[in-house]
Amino acid sequence: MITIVGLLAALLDRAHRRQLTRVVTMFVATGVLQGLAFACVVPVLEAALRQDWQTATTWLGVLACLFVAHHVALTLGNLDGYGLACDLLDITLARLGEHTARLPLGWYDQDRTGQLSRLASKGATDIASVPGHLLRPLIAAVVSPVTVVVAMAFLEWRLALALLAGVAAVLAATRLLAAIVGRGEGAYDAAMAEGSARVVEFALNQPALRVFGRTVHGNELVETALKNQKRASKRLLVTGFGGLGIQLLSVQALLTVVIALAVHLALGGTLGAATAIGLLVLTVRFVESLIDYGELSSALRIAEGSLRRVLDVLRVEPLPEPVTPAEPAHTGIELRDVCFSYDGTTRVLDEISLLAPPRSLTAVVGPSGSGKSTLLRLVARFHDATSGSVMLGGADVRDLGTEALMRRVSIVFQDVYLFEGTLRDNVLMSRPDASEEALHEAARLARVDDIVERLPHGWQTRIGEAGSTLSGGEKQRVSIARALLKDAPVVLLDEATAALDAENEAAVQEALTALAADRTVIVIAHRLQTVVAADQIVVLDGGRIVERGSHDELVAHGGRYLDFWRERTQAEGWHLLETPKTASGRGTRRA
Ligand SMILES: Nc1ncnc2c1ncn2[C@@H]1O[C@H](COP(=O)(O)OP(=O)(O)OP(=O)(O)O)[C@@H](O)[C@H]1O
Repeated sequence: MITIVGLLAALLDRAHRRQLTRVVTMFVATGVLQGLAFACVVPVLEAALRQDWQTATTWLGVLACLFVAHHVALTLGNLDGYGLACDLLDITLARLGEHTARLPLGWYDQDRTGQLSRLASKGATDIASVPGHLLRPLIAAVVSPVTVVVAMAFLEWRLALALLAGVAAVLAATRLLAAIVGRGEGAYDAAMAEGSARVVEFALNQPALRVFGRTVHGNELVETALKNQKRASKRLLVTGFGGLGIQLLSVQALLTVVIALAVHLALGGTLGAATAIGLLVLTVRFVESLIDYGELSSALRIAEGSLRRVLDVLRVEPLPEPVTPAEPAHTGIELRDVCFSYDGTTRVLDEISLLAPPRSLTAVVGPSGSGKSTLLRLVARFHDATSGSVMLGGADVRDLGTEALMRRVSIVFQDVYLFEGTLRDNVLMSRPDASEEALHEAARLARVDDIVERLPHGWQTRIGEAGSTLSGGEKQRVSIARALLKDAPVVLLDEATAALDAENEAAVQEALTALAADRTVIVIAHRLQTVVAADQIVVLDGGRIVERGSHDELVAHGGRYLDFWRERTQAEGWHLLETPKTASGRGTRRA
């Protein structure tokens, strides 16, 4: 419990930390007052049985004062606790939002995005439940019995000692069980995450799976994941109930021992009947607190897990931003001796030096895994280079600052993200204040106007989740329209590898040509039209530049590029009549 208060404090600002301290103080006071009130039962009973009404009334007065004080502390603690819970929900979301907005884009892989969405929904609620619902009963469950034991030590030290020994045994059992159940919870979480991932994957890949006759019954991955999920959930139920049962049993055993001891002392004459009854009331209260603690500890573990995960995200270092951002002198890109590693050991890019002059087209080709996407990501500062420098207009991208860099760079990647909304909103996303003329011009150049005509409600058509009502080529055209509308001088482009129908292919090519005009373009090229139109081609292999030059030079050289060229020529059914120099790509298809 001390751990969770410490973790909460790490999430809060100074004012809310003070509020947390107040809440904890009030709840501790509540627990002490409650324990003292229970302890008062003993002298009240003793006096009543002696028929000493004056002493009994005095103790009843003390009891009444304790109840009032307890009620006041409880009300103040609850009010502050609920207030803190509401703020905590906002604070968690705001801190996650502010921090993740400053994290390198490379941090956002699929797992992290999923984790973030879970933290922002269920995780934030779990955390808010700590001051809202958990702290009060948990603190009471610890502080009240401690007070009872201390009070009992003054009244009957042997019973106090028995309770103390018993509580140590029960707490040890609770810790052990928490560790076992915690492992089960971890396995259950992992199985649930795996199960959801496999089902989503299964749903998204339906077309391919059906073509190969894979229904849900023939899909081992989904079946195994669901079976594992069921098994983990059963195991958790069994260990959870088993654990709770053992805990209740140990608490009942403690109660029995204390009752037996109290009866033994009473029969032996060392303990008066009234004191014995009073002490048994205290023991029952004590035991109830232990049971409460056991029942709440699972919710506490869940909240603690969420809190730790939020703090882990907040500990990820954002990319450093310059105090005074530099101004790029032009729109050329240069990489100087750039090395990069994702894991700190394996070099994915190795001593890359590359110059892409302003308004030039640089095509990057190379086998899968050679580092093409990583190179583009470094230019867009998804990550910082491990060594060497990436420059835009003569200024290191680290000195430009992320915002200034993003203003100057448009990115068109293969996995186009279209959000739930109208087609118009999706294109305007890159420049929400764009004029109607600018929007229509971008749409015309990217051939999005054809899509607008085809769709039932034109611009206002809602394109489904992840753009599911658009084809692959259409999605890329929307992405190109966004880039055109943004009108940034640098374009980073990952051409779609997926085969497009002839009409879409021509439309995408036209759109790309419009986008490349007058801009500095670095493109991961998959199409022959693009490579022949490039001012320079860079061939990557194993993170190194193994060849560079124009199309003619590289074909004449007869190395890796020639292999790439032959392979693509066969795939696209091309033969080369001329080697033109513009981005329009004038290789000719064989009739
Ligand atoms: N986020 C990441 N974390 C760790 N390793 C990564 C990450 N992204 C890529 N890699 C690794 O870096 C290497 C280069 O990957 P990259 O995606 O840049 O290659 P690529 O040439 O673009 O490949 P492809 O053509 O298949 O997209 C690969 O070995 C890949 O496994």
